[in-house]
Amino acid sequence: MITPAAVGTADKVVHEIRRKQRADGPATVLGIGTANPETCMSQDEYPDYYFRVTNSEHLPHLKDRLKRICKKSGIEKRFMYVLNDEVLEAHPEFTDRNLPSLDARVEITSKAVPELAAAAATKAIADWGRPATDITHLIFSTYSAVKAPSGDRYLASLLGLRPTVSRTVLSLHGCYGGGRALQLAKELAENNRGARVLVACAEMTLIAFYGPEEGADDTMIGHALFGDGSGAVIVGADPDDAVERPLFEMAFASQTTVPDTEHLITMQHNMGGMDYHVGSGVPEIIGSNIEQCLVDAFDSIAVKAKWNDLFWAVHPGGRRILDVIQEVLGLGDGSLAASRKVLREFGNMSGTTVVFVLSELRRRFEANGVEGAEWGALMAFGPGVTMETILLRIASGLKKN
Ligand SMILES: CC(C)(COP(=O)(O)OP(=O)(O)OC[C@H]1O[C@@H](n2cnc3c(N)ncnc32)[C@H](O)[C@@H]1OP(=O)(O)O)[C@@H](O)C(=O)NCCC(=O)NCCSC(=O)/C=C/c1ccc(O)cc1
Repeated sequence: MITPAAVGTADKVVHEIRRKQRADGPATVLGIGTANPETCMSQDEYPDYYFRVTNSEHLPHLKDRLKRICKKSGIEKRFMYVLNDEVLEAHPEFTDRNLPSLDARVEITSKAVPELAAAAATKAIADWGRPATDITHLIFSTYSAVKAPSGDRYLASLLGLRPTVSRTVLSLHGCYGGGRALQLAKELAENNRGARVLVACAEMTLIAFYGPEEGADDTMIGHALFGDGSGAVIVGADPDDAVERPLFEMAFASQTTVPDTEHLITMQHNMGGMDYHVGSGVPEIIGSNIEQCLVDAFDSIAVKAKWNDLFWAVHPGGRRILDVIQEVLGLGDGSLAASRKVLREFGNMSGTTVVFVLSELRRRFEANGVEGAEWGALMAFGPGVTMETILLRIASGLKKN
């Protein structure tokens, strides 16, 4: 017969096993790296390039529209793999979404996307300062390379990760992919003592590059805003101060789905690549919901926050998204400077972009010091409409600067 005392002892043993498996402190950003394809184009030149290579000069009104959107985009340049002339010379079918081309696109991206991710991850690992074989978990997020075995396997082999690394792929989360991946990394790091999680996000617009069509407004907006890039972050708890440099603690993370908005941002593979839709009300929907996400998040950790005292890592989905957020939260002009700079220099690289913003914030804190800064908010938005919120706190490695 099992006595209550024996049950009590067993419970204590299980409790102790669970306690020992978990980290003591919060998940912390320990390294960041970013990378882009070699080819870059100024936003001013893009409409001429795009209409020339897609043989669309017979649609001048659409070209004018693209020019208008480019001018208002807040973007100065973007990096894109597809700008490499050889790609379109070898695959003229990529310029027409009505021609079958998904196989050829996936063939290219299933190699090129993990390779771009490896470039960013190599920098993040060097920044972290420990060997790649110390990585215990890999989270790879992309919408651009859907295939199995998927890019995480290739990425792990490019980086020389250990065969027992625990891999997860996030696919088609679009612009909130980076936020989602970081939240999962937080859960893994806090629930597995000693875990070191590599988050790698990489996006290539090649999967959705094609010529303009009458009435297809989304094509214009996508080709005006989206760029290619990769961002990687090492996340772990209880840092070893002798070799690791804690940058940002991740104090709290949540996800909110805005009801009745599933039609607003969509992505779907088809025989000619990937179709997408970006509804016109997206900035306003985000603007109407962002404050509640922040209030709920800060209430959860019982911190009274003033929006203008925070540092901000907001996904720059488009210039207007940043304008609306700044207005509804009553933020001062410089608050979203890191997001605006990333938008200006790289465009919207979907889920990857928020890692670039985090990297830019870190650069600013290292250059100017952290005085007056303690709490910050990382926010990312995408299909759903889904809003990711992560509350950040400046960690000791940035304070030492
Ligand atoms: C820079 C914009 C596009 C324009 O600036 P504006 O201050 O609003 O200027 P206007 O009001 O004068 O609009 C300029 C033109 O843009 C058009 N426009 C204004 N939003 C729209 C609109 N959603 N649709 C299609 N025309 C529009 C607008 O109709 C107008 O056309 P036109 O009258 O012919 O000059 C601005 O509206 C803006 O930042 N919008 C936010 C874009 C946005 O929602 N981004 C978040 C979602 S992105 C996402 O989920 C990514 C998915 C993805 C998918 C595929 C990939 O490869 C990669 C990623």
